[in-house]
Amino acid sequence: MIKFENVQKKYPNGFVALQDINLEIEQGEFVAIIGLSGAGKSTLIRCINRMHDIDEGTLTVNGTNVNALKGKEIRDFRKKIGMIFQSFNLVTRSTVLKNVMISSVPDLSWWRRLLGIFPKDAKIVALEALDNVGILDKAFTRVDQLSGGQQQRVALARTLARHPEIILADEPVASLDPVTAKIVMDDFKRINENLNMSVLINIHHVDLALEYADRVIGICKGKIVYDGLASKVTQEVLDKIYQKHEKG
Ligand SMILES: Nc1ncnc2c1ncn2[C@@H]1O[C@H](COP(=O)(O)OP(=O)(O)OP(=O)(O)O)[C@@H](O)[C@H]1O
Repeated sequence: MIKFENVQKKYPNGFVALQDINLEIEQGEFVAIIGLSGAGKSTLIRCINRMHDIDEGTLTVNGTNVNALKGKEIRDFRKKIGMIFQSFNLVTRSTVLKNVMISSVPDLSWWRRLLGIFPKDAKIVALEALDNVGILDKAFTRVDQLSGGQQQRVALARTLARHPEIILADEPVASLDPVTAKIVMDDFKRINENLNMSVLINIHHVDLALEYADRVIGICKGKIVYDGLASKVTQEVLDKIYQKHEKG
């Protein structure tokens, strides 16, 4: 369970990006986080894997107090949380398989990494992950020969190969066309349902959020203004979430 209790996040310049956040997200939930640009969506998910520190309140993930972690504890903790970005973050001149394997054996020595010598079980795990996102046939293709949608699926496979409990995705389909975006969202949904991984997605496409997520969290100016079933999101709720910032 991911639990926020009265969490506040203030950036070093004094800007308060999150205020009084209270949330409980159970293992296996599929949650979409929506809100205007600058509302605090990225900040919220980046606090969960300690890319950002919080200033007030408590944030726990499966009982671990995230802000109390130090050094190696943070690195070990992050192994349980996959992070997907809009920009894929792949090594484009390497093959798909190598990109996925590098992630599944993060402690591999530098010379094995350089020579591309990976343990056999890492290869099996990587191939399984590629199969899970439907691009097993691309395993030996160089990443720069793939479309954006295929690259995002490689990024998802790379995350899956680490067997995380939680997947955080920051605008994962923002740069994809509508058809490809749905294919990638289907992958997230399948992984969520079949592997019981929690999925938290920041997303600008409200239609996709409502179609795929079970639960929607609406953020406006750093505060949660809606937290409930996707099926209960009305136009009134959307107006509240997407109210213009200057309205105060
Ligand atoms: N390092 C920083 N220092 C100061 N303010 C920041 C910093 N990073 C983000 N902010 C501010 O915090 C607020 C929330 O930013 P955040 O990136 O979480 O928004 P978002 O909802 O994810 O937006 P977008 O949809 O555009 O990605 C914004 O007003 C932003 O300008």
